[in-house]
Amino acid sequence: MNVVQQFTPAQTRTAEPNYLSGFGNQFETEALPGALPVGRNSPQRCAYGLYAEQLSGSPFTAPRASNERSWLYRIRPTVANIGRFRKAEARLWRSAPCQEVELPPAPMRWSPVPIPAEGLSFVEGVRTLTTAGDAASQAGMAASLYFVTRSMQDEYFYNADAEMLLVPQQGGLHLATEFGRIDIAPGEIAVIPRGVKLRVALTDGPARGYLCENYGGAFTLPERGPIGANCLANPRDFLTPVAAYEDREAPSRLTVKWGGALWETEIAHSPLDVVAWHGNYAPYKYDLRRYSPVGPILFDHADPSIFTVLTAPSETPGTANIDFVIFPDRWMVAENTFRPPWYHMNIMSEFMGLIYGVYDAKPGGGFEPGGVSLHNTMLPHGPDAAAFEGASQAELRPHKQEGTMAFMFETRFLQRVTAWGAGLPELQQDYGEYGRPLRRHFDPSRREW
Ligand SMILES: O=C(O)Cc1cc(O)ccc1O
Ligand SMILES: [Fe+2]
Repeated sequence: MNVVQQFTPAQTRTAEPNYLSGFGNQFETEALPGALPVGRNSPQRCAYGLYAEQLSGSPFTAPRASNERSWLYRIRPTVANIGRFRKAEARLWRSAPCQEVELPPAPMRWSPVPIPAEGLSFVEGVRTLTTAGDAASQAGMAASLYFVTRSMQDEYFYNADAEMLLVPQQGGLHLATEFGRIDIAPGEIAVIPRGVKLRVALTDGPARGYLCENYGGAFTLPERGPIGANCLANPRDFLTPVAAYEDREAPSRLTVKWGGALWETEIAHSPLDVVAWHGNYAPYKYDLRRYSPVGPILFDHADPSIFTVLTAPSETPGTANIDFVIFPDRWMVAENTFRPPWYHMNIMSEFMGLIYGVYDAKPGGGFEPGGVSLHNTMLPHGPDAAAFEGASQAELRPHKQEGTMAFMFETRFLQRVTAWGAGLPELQQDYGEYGRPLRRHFDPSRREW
């Protein structure tokens, strides 16, 4: 149960009754007493007639720090759910590699795409904007918008291609997963590991949000280096659900995203039948307003990596497959400093969304809650003319950025825009020229201006 109010600082207890607190812990939880075997994983007969099943999110031999697996004690093993799969309609959900259109290099931006009126479950309502890397090679990502107008009923889904990071922007979601139940609302995120089955239901009307599919190694917390043991995203604020199971025999459908395509099969019961589980491979949620930002307290504008909530590393140290970065409420206090983001070209590509409020690099309008900007590999970007003129002349009193939450999916890979994204009426045709109004200020005879 989520008792945190929308858009207000989160001041309730960390541990809520239906969640376990901590990041990457070895958790154990059971919905029936004694359902978890003690001191072993695979007893000859599991309690209550349950089946034991291991879900491995990393190779068996991964080093301890990145080794992820859980043991699930369930009414039926997953293999009992697998009949013959038929190809399902992927609609507008795309996977890398996907080169449907060729676009000239330019910054791109989309106004918010309205929630369609038609009935869309989560699986039907994912619409991909960008793909990067290669899902089958387990490198790269896809960034999509999701639109949900109906709850899944006797319908279940798992994503074999990716770990899923859900960023709600409008409306809450109830995620009934094999590991337990998670409620999220705008301001919160959820991470569903690769292979975890779930059913997505609405909680308060139609929902819209952002979906980042991580084809690579799992999201983890960034190192904090000299910052020390506290601040940024604190591990205790990550919440994993306690075990909760459905014992439901009813004609149902299981859809699987596998190899870049959707496949479906009929099953006769709910696969959310896990009565107890233990391990460190499990879904979790996090309230972004719990993030404790650290930044420049005297001068200059630090790199946005100081706002990294989660990072999905690649094999190259410091070169993330994906960094999930936020721009939350914070004080701007730097003296003699151009405070907004600096002008920038980046080897990493930057997909940005806005959950609520105004983003300080773009006060001139056009980047609205629910919208998207894409500053792709080595493409120039930075504050618009309004931001530059304002920030270069502003009196530098301490100033609080308030009521704002922008975020970035930043990846080492170039992001390819889908045909859907390229054809949207919400694509702002003139955004590529937003830098043109930046005036010349250079005057060799005047050092100060
Ligand atoms: O708006 C952006 O492009 C994101 C961003 C923010 C920031 O503070 C510094 C660099 C950067 O790329
Ligand atoms: Fe940038």
